[in-house]
Amino acid sequence: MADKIKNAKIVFVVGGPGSGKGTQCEKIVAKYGYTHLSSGDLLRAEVASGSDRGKTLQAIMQKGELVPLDTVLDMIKDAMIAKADVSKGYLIDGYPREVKQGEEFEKKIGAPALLLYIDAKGETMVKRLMKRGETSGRADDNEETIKKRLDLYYKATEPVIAFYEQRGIVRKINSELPVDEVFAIVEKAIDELK
Ligand SMILES: Nc1ncnc2c1ncn2[C@H]1C[C@H](O)[C@@H](COP(=O)(O)OP(=O)(O)O)O1
Ligand SMILES: [Mg+2]
Repeated sequence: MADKIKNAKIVFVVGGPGSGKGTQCEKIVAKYGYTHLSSGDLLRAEVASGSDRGKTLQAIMQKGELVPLDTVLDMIKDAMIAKADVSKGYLIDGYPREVKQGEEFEKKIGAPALLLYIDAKGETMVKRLMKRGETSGRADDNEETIKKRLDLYYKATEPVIAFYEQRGIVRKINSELPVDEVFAIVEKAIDELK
């Protein structure tokens, strides 16, 4: 039942590919005990399971495109419910990727209290992803797919930030800085929530 998570603290973590979302989420989990749900990780786990759904997803992700909304949202919701009894809050990482995804999330789950906008320059993101690609084994960490993911980010995801800015819940985080300095800014935003 979704009732269990209705009053949970929800934080959307939005930023381009390679901006440092996962890196910051890991640090938030360690300090605040939040549950980190990366939509990409959930999808990659489904691919790794070898299911039919996973095979369809893999083909889409390899092209750098967005997977169907209902699939991602159902996976996030199931994962949230599974952690409802132990979670101090939820970090929703890499979702919403487009405004429609945010609207559906709010209809089916609840409203975010905060949106962390992890902001880095395009060239920084490309550099970090190329480096990550040396060891990540991710099918989408290659030059051609990176370019498509960045284009899609600017087109579909930046409007998400504008959408939530109207509500005053966006905190822009300069992710060009070293990891610990970025986290110092993140901490301030999370502490404001209490
Ligand atoms: N502030 C920072 N300074 C330098 N490198 C960073 C950084 N934040 C993250 N990185 C590195 C770690 C990864 O190898 C790569 C991408 O980070 P990530 O957390 O996996 O990004 P995302 O989850 O947004 O795709 O960049
Ligand atoms: Mg990530």
